Amino acid sequence: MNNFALELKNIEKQYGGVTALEKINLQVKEGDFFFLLGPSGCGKTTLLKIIAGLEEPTSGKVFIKGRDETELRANKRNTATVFQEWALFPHMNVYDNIAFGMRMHKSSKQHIENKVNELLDLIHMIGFENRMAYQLSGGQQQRVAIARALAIEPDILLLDEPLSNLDLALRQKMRLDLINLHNKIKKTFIYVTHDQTEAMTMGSSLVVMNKGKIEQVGSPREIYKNPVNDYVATFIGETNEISGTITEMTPVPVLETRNGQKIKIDIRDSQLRKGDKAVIIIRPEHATVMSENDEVDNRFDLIVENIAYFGPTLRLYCHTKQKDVTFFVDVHAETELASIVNIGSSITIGVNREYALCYGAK
Ligand SMILES: Nc1ncnc2c1ncn2[C@@H]1O[C@H](COP(=O)(O)OP(=O)(O)OP(=O)(O)O)[C@@H](O)[C@H]1O
Repeated sequence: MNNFALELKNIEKQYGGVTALEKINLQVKEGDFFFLLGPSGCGKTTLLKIIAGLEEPTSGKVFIKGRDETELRANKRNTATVFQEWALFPHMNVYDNIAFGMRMHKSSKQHIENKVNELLDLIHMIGFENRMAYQLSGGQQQRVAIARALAIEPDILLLDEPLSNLDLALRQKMRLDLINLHNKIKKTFIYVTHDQTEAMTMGSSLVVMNKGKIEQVGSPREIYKNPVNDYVATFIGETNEISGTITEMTPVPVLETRNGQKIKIDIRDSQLRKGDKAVIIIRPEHATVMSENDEVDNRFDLIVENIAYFGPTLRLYCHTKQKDVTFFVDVHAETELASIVNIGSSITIGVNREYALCYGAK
């Protein structure tokens, strides 16, 4: 026996001619707040449904708490799912909505009462038990949907974009509420989203998916700092991208742009060889505006094309004279530079080699 709440082995899913999932291998630890992240159509919901037993995989195995449950239908699995459209029973009150699953499981009246009260407390909705579902706000409905799912004490709580119907302010509040809820009950949560911020700020682990495949699994920090490829790097967080050809491998690898600028790079793709086309990924926070005498591995002489005001920072959108490199960089709004920079200004940006992550071109 292992201590994985969930293990997926070689999951594949075909819909007619469409391959929705390919060779999915994944392990989720007990108590993890685990995110499936990727763009629309990458297969997240299909994977969640396979975990829930709402879809059958074409091949592969689903283990829940070490048991092979591939053949079990959803109602026989000890998982619960909260969908985007929370689907409360509109003409039932909050109490009956939360009690529904327990009544189906023929739990005792006393157990149901205790559990509903415990859950109402957990979602901060004591006093709302007689309110009809249709009389609740979006955020309240969402919390009741989560309480209803937790009432049957699932081994895993599955959440499919549960906050996407809420406005931004409420979504941000609910993110914190969900983190607190998870910290309190320490159950395994698996959460589907296409929103990087949600996955990065809430998850203890996440998997980045692309076209039915897993690109990378890790903690938000690992994935942000060490993306395995440029797809992950650009999907997670903001990046500047510079294309060119690798012209040196030793002693220090160098990429040359179309107009001959040589950039010292950190090669992140072991397949890369001299002469290959490649792309460098630089996060804006790793680029600094330089004075003449500052030491740095790479300097870019740029012209400011646009300036966006973000309160504490200004974002400068720049390009080289030949426009073979475009770049954006953030500067603190209260600096001298910020007070004098204008559209058309010349600036020099420095980037050290360790932050010029180089991958093969697509
Ligand atoms: N029942 C189905 N029949 C045929 N194709 C399907 C079916 N369900 C999903 N697909 C296809 O499988 C792929 C993955 O879909 P899925 O809904 O899992 O993606 P997703 O990442 O959850 O996207 P979104 O964020 O838009 O919900 C898509 O190409 C989709 O069109």
